[in-house]
Amino acid sequence: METVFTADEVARHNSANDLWMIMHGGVYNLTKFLQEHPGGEEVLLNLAGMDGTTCFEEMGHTSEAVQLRETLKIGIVAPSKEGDNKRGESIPNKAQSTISTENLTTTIVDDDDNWEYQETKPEPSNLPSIFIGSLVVIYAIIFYYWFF
Ligand code: HEM
Repeated sequence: METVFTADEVARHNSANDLWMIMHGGVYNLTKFLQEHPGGEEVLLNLAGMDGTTCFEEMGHTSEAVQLRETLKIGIVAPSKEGDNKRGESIPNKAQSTISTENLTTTIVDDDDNWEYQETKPEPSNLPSIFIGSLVVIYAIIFYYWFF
């Protein structure tokens, strides 16, 4: 039987010395993991005590990361009182989820911009210079045989 925490209780563990996070309805204690996170402490601190499901998924974590996450699970979050959450999945507070999405969008959009810029950059064609070079060589051969 898993321990059930309310979202309010999770929200109280929101510092670097005591950091809990909700993901996919599970409650995870990331206090010890914080400094080991390959994605840095900042992203986890930004979502301390909140629901990090969107960020976790959109960052495209590997299955190893998911397995590691499960070793840090301490329980599940109680369904929200609104009654629109029957499967026990946590629904992030709107303001909090906006914060996480904003952080995420900034990172992703920057990467995408770079990627698109490189992708749409036209490749300079070598054909004209190869053609002109060949003509020069042909004329040079003709001149050589003509005059010598
Ligand atoms: C228990 C929770 C978490 C675990 C165990 C975890 C684990 C990892 C691991 C192992 C990596 C290296 C890449 C990989 O193997 O996927 C990683 C990268 C990363 N994680 Fe997490 N992570 C967690 C939560 C989060 C959350 C909630 C966020 C967003 C707020 C996040 C953002 C990132 C970012 C930005 C990277 C770097 C991605 C890159 O460099 O391409 N992680 N994480």
